[in-house]
Amino acid sequence: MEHKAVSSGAALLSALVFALVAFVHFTSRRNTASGPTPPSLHDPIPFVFNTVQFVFNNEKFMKRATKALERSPVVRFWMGTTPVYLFGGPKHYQAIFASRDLTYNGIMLQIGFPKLWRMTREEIQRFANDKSGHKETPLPGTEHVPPQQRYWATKYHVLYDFLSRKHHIKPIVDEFARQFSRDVVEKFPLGQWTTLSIDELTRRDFTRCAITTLFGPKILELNPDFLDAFWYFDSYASVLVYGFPRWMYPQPFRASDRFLDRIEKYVEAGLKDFDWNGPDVDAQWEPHFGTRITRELTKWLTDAGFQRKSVAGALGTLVFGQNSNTIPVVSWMLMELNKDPQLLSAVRAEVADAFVTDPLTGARTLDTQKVAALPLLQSLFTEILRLRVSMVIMRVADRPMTINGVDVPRGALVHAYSRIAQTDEATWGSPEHPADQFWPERHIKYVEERDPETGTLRKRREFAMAASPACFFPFGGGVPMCPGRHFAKNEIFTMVAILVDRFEMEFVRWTNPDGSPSDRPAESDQRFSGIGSLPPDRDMIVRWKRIR
Ligand code: HEM
Repeated sequence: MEHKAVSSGAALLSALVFALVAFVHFTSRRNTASGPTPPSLHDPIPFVFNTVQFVFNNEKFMKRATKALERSPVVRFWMGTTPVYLFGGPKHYQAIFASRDLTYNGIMLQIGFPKLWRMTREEIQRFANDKSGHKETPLPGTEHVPPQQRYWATKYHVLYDFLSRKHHIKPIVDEFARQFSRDVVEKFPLGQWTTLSIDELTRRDFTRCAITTLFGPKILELNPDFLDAFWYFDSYASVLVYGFPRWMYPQPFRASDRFLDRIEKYVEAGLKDFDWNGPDVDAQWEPHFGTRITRELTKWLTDAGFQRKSVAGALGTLVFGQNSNTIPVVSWMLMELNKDPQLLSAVRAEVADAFVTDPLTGARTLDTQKVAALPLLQSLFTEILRLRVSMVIMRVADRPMTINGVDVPRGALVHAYSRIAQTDEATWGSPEHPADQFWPERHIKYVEERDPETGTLRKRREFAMAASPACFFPFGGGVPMCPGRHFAKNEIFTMVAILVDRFEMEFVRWTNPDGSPSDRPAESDQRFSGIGSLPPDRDMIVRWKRIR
């Protein structure tokens, strides 16, 4: 496993610079708020300590934030020179996701575009100048903006239509199921036991299959070390996103350069070889770009004159969104199944109904829509997302505003933390199953019904989230909610269903990152706290036998 490298010298230097900048900024800033100011999160070195801890030791920061939110539903702290209002509780989460004055666009302008999409100032300014909104119809007063300058609307259309709409997603998921089945058949000889670690399988084979499905095979053919470059980048993602400028701390940017250089190569080849007037122009999948989302994103940004690096940055963010989050979730699901043979056989029995056997050829295929509705699998998935996803949801206040009586000045950041909401004891806990423990049936309700054939009473499982959905936001919420969430669920369910259906599995042992035996099971790797799914910090060795 890669490690997040943190240079203490860079952190210290950054801290001093921040202190100076924050002091100057703070003393010249007027707070426009008129109501009572929420309590501050203790900051032993004003403007510096919280910022540095948030970036470099987010787990500890989260623990302090959790304690502070137990005393007050909102607390304030500084991220460098910007005030942050951190909210807790369902009422506040709902207000944040529903607010029109709290924007995700501001986060893209400050962080997403410069750090991930790697846009130039001029390119970011184009988005900043566009006030016409994200909808198809421009906001009142902006009807004059030419369609090609409606950057937010185009971004929204490309990402959300091609990643979220059922008719675009279904063929991608079916393609993924086809490739995944083929890959496991090729890798594992029928009837033979093979010993392999979950980490090796998920971060190599499954990631390769996921990337080939979304981006087509060329990206890996042109770059044999693409997976290494991606996981190396992933290990630096949080410090890149929340961290410091390149001159202060260059390693995350170098990791990003290495990753994006490879995507640029793929973009160049695709633009050269794909026939933009040919029969594949509307295809849901073709071998140059893979899916439509990748092709449309490339075409939009290229036609609009964005530099190649920004095109690569947009695609790289998609690779990151796809794998950095789904791969740890699959790993956790496989680990839980291998830890608990009873759970494994219950899931196996449930999944069997989602396979269809062709009476003529005997071919067994997965009904990807049916599998997505299975109650136990949904409960298992929800429980993993609840416990293993740690997202900092961030919005910018576009104007001075009030959230449930709390004044928030213009330009302030508003934060909500998925992990705090999703592990709250009062919300999720039950006497036998505290909120911080994994319980695969937490989101199951048993319904009694009469068997139509035998007339006997039987219990049927139904999926029912254990608490208010307002306290569950692994995919964020409101307009910018993750566009890949349906794809993620389908992709993960497909992998798990095919594996439990085709394989016998046996737990062998836990291992440390260096391969030596571990004396404890995996826990969440908190180095990824605040940035997405938390991967397991230990690996599991499993014996696999393909039975069909
Ligand atoms: C378990 C899996 C996943 C989790 C937990 C997750 C979570 C999130 C979250 C929390 C956000 C920000 C939403 C907000 O601020 O309200 C986000 C954005 C995003 N996600 Fe996901 N995601 C997952 C899978 C995926 C997949 C599979 C893809 C693509 C195939 C994807 C693509 C994206 C993109 C492109 C954005 C940024 C959207 C924008 O710029 O407007 N995600 N995701």
